[in-house]
Order: sequence, then structure tokens, then C-alpha cells
Amino acid sequence: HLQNIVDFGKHVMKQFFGENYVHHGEIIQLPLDFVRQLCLKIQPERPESRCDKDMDTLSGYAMCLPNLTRLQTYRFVEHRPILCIEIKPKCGFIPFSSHVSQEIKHKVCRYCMHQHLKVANGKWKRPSKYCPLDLFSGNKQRMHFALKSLLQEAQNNLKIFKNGELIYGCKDDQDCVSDWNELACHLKPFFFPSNGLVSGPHCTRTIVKELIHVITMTLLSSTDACRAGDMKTVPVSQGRSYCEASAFNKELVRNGKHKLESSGLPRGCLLYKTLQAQMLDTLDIEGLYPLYSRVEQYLEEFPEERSTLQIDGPYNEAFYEKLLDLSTEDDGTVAFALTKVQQYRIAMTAKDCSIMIALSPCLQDECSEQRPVVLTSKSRFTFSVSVLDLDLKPYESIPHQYKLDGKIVNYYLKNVQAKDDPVMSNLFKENEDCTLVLHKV
Ligand SMILES: O=P(O)(O)O[C@@H]1[C@@H](OP(=O)(O)O)[C@H](OP(=O)(O)O)[C@H](O)[C@H](OP(=O)(O)O)[C@H]1OP(=O)(O)O
Ligand SMILES: Nc1ncnc2c1ncn2[C@@H]1O[C@H](COP(=O)(O)OP(=O)(O)OP(=O)(O)O)[C@@H](O)[C@H]1O
Repeated sequence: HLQNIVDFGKHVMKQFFGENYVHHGEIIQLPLDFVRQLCLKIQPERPESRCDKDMDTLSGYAMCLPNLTRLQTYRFVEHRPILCIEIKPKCGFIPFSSHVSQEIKHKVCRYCMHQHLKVANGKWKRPSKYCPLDLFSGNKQRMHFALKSLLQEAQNNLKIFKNGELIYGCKDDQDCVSDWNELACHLKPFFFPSNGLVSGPHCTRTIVKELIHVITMTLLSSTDACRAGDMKTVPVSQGRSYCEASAFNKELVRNGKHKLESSGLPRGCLLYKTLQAQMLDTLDIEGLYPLYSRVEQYLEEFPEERSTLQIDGPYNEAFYEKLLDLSTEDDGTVAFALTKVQQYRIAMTAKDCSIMIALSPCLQDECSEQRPVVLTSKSRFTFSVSVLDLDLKPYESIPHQYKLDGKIVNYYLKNVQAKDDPVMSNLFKENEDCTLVLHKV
């Protein structure tokens, strides 16, 4: 299983994301006693919602990954201060598939719809104003808004580490730190090293603005090329480039502006590559589910074929090659259905991965090709960008995805859209006041 995870990173995700962004890790052997002690030590630290999963304490094998809160541009550990921003951007496009049955899915993105269900279920206390389409727009104003929203309501989409230690974001499901003054205290030596800025609300705002600027610039930077770089899954123009529920969009509409800018992402940047991989979901779960059922039916008849079809690996070169087939014509075969299912699993993985941006202050003479640099008003940083959590989503999770999609959309239609829509909300009001009169017939 571990070998599969490593191979998947090495042979598949590196091709989609690029050599420098993906760290596939390696398998190591550990003494069982050490693993048992480690398990006991970390158990009380794990968020409650994660406690349904257990650490493997029996095999003696583990995956060793580099510490991505540190710079990845140097092979040896550096002992200078490091900031790391972890962003889980989620799905950055609106489905364009003709299989979508509810019009709302062509207007409001899944993240924004899901927010309402998550708040109703108690996963989060408040909805976030973050919309992935703003972050993926490539438009600096929209990206700034998205990042500010993440800083306001981090949920599980933003974490900030200083020297490897979490200083901002959710430690567990309940405990979310969102004190900007405290954050500014941590960041001040990075952004204003000569201490020329007095403290107070103005100082906090300035520091947060600088932080957002640095994140935007690093997200738009291109520090790698990849094999699938020229593979165009879908032209971005095919889907809607903004989400109607985005607070940024609503604000524009309120101000009488109806045109939302989408500058597009530079092709080499990690956001662009993430979006391209996400867009391998060309059919939407509604179009994909019948194809999954076709594969399932085949496997029921021929269970021994499961390994030939490479459903659970091996994730090798041959597996990657099959993913490049973007034909849309369904010839009714299992082969067609399987390709779409595997592409969907890649897309799901890319929709749930995280981006790690590591930043370290540097001097003017330290920039080179290997060490990209980003500038702020009073400092300069060398940085690296990596992608985290690239375990292929299981084939078995597809029915769950299908059900969840229905739940998210239905909840939104019933509880949010109906109230936002003036015609519908008037209907609700009238209904509240109406009296039912029964006549004898
Ligand atoms: O379905 P989603 O969009 O809620 O994503 C799940 C994530 O929830 P989120 O929306 O980020 O709060 C969820 O995140 P949390 O564990 O809740 O922080 C997981 O990442 C889950 O993946 P897996 O099933 O553990 O492999 C994710 O499930 P997958 O759908 O990616 O399998
Ligand atoms: N290589 C790494 N370097 C730095 N931080 C990491 C690394 N791997 C994971 N983390 C941190 O740990 C968090 C959880 O990691 P990840 O999502 O990979 O775990 P998981 O496999 O989903 O965990 P679980 O066992 O709870 O399901 C990440 O969001 C990140 O903050």
C-alpha cells in the first residue's frame, strides 16, 4: 500500500504537477517499539474527527516525507527563520458538464454550497467568504479577497507555521486561532525587520496586506515545468469563471458592476497545474456515476479482472499513459468507463490537496535561478512551493461522492437559494400569512 502511494506520487502526480512541486517520499523501516511509542504520543494530539483512522503500528513500515514547512530549494536543513503558509484551495472551477442536472451547479461552486451544509452540520461555526474561484482566477484583486477571507475564517483551508510550529489556523476541530494582532506580532520581524513600524491596528493591517501580497506572488510564480504541462484538459473559458455566491462577486453586483475579471493563471504556476488536474473531472459526478456502475457491473462478473484493470495500482508509467486519453465519445466499453473513473480519482485528489509555501528572509545577493525571490516593501524572501497530500482517492469513495453531491445541492436549494431568491422568499412570506379556507362542495 505504501509503495503504491510513493509510486503514485513518482509516476503520476509528478507528471501532472512538476518535479519540483511534488515530494513523493520514500518507504522506511522503523522499529515496532518506536512506532508504538509514537502512536501513544500523538494520539491525544489528533483532532477528534480524525480518530476513526488508526496509525499502522504492526507492519513496521512508514513513509518518510521531507518537512514541507521548510524550504525545499536546499538539500540541507537551514537554520534561518522560516514561515510556511499551507492552503487547501479545494475545487477551483464550476462544472461545465452537460450531465449536471441542477442549474445551480453551473452558477455556484461546490465549496460555497458545501459551506452551508458544513455550518448546519456543526463542522464549522461560521461560513467562510472564501471562494476557490477567486483564488484560481489569477486576478490579483480577487486573489487578495480570497486570501483575506481565508485569514478571517481559516477552517481547514489555511494554516501558518513559524519555524515549523503552527501559529495560525485550526489546531483541532474547535480551536481556531484568528487573532490578527497576534499573527502580526509573529510576522513583524519577517516583514519589517528594522522594526520601523509602530504597533496598533494600522500596523496589523499593513502586515496582513504584505503577507497576502507575498502569498499571491508565490502562488503566481512558475518554479517548475512538467510533462503533462501541455495537456489541456479543458479550456478554462468553457465553464463560468466566477461563482455567483462569492462575496466578492456579490459586492461588485451591489456596486452596479457586473463584469468580473479573470486574468487567468500563468501556465507554469502550481495553481494552474492543480486546476488542470482538477479539470480531469470532465463529466461531473453525475456523468461519472453511471460509468462507475458500468465498471462495477463488469467487476461483479469478472472479479479477477480487478488487478488487470489496475484499479488499486500499480501506479506506473502505463497507468499514467492511460490517463492522457481525453476522448469524450462514449463507445459503451468498460475501457472508456474505466479511463473516466481513473481520471475522476486524479481530479478528486487534486481537489483535496494542499499547497505549502515556505518563505525565508534573504539578503540582496542571495537570489539565483535555484532560489526564487519575492519582494515586499521592506524585505525579501527566498521561497519554495510544494504540494501535499497526493494519495489517490479510493475507487470505493465514488458512491459516497455521488450521495454527498446530492446532499450539498439539495441543502443549498432548500435552505439558501430559496431564501435569497426574491420571488421565492416572497412566496415564503405569503405562505406564512396565508389562511387555508375550506369550502363545502
Ligand atoms: O468531500 P469534501 O470536499 O468534503 O472533502 C473532504 C475533506 O473535507 P473538506 O471539504 O476539505 O472540509 C476532508 O477534510 P477534513 O478531514 O474534514 O479536514 C478530507 O480531506 C476528505 O478526504 P479523505 O476522505 O479523508 O481522504 C475529503 O473527502 P474527499 O471528497 O476528498 O474524499
Ligand atoms: N511532509 C509534511 N511536511 C509538513 N507538514 C506536513 C507534512 N505532511 C503533513 N503535514 C501536516 O499535517 C497535516 C495532515 O496531513 P495529511 O493531510 O497528509 O494527513 P492525513 O493522512 O490526511 O492524516 P490522517 O491520518 O489524520 O488522515 C497537513 O495538513 C500538514 O499541516
